[in-house]
Amino acid sequence: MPNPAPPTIETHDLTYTFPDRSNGVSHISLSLPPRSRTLLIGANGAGKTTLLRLLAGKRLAPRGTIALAGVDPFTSGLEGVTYLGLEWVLNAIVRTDIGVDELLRSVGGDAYPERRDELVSVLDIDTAWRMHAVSDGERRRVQLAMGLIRPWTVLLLDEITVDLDVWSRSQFLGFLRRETEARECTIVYATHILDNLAGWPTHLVHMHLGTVKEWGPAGEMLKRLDEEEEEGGQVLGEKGNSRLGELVLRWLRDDLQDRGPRSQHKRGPEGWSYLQHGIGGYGFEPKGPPS
Ligand SMILES: Nc1ncnc2c1ncn2[C@@H]1O[C@H](COP(=O)(O)OP(=O)(O)OP(=O)(O)O)[C@@H](O)[C@H]1O
Repeated sequence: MPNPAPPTIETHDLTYTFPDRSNGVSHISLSLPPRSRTLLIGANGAGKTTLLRLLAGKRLAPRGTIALAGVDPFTSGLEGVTYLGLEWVLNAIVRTDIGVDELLRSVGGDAYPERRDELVSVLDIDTAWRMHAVSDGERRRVQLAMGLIRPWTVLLLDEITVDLDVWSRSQFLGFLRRETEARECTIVYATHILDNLAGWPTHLVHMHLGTVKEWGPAGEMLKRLDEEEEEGGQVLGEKGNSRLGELVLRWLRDDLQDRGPRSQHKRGPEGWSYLQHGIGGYGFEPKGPPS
């Protein structure tokens, strides 16, 4: 039997503290295999963007805590890593009077004509558009095509599909799935929008207060939800939620109960601390961060 391929994304006890000494992420150890599609799940402020930016090399992680395709990206470079997040979305060029063809060419479209044409088709882009005269969702589609033309080994997506209509987003997710099936590449995607994601993720990572509370193959986590519900746990959402939607609702409800109201705590270099007054009045039992 050949050895299994090494994980594409590995973190070892990754901890990051912001320059103002507040806690970014704490003790994160993950191992995501090649061709996996991971969803980062967590409430606002859970640390998803911080983790993605660390993986993307936008923030400097302690040496030896991150390995992408087996190498430390900070000593060996970040070739093949594409990060699409807020600063990329806000790039001013896509609001100027420039044509789509020209933009796609500027990011290597001519070097990858097949990928360019597939993305134009999947994202339903009119290459005659002028970028100052398109809608937000149309602009976002062009940006996605620009970001994805060059083949990547690791794709880090910080929710950038909010402006897409439901059909375009489902086509886009299908494209990403086909990528991981056709070649050795790996995706980590932070999102709050679970539409059309049932069956998409191979792995789930549940973040809370800068830590990873649980992670693993999506199938196993959803199976556990089924078992818990069979044992009498209630269904939280409206009927018709996907199992993934139910699982995420449950996680976020528990996280809120763990954390307590925002106004009652603050996060410092040692993690979260709770102020002394008033928490009980909200009916929460603050437990502090998970160990
Ligand atoms: N530059 C910074 N300096 C200090 N604290 C920061 C900084 N950037 C983010 N934070 C804090 O770190 C925590 C995690 O933020 P992060 O953006 O990673 O959360 P998130 O899970 O991506 O949230 P959302 O779902 O709202 O995008 C938040 O409490 C935030 O206030």
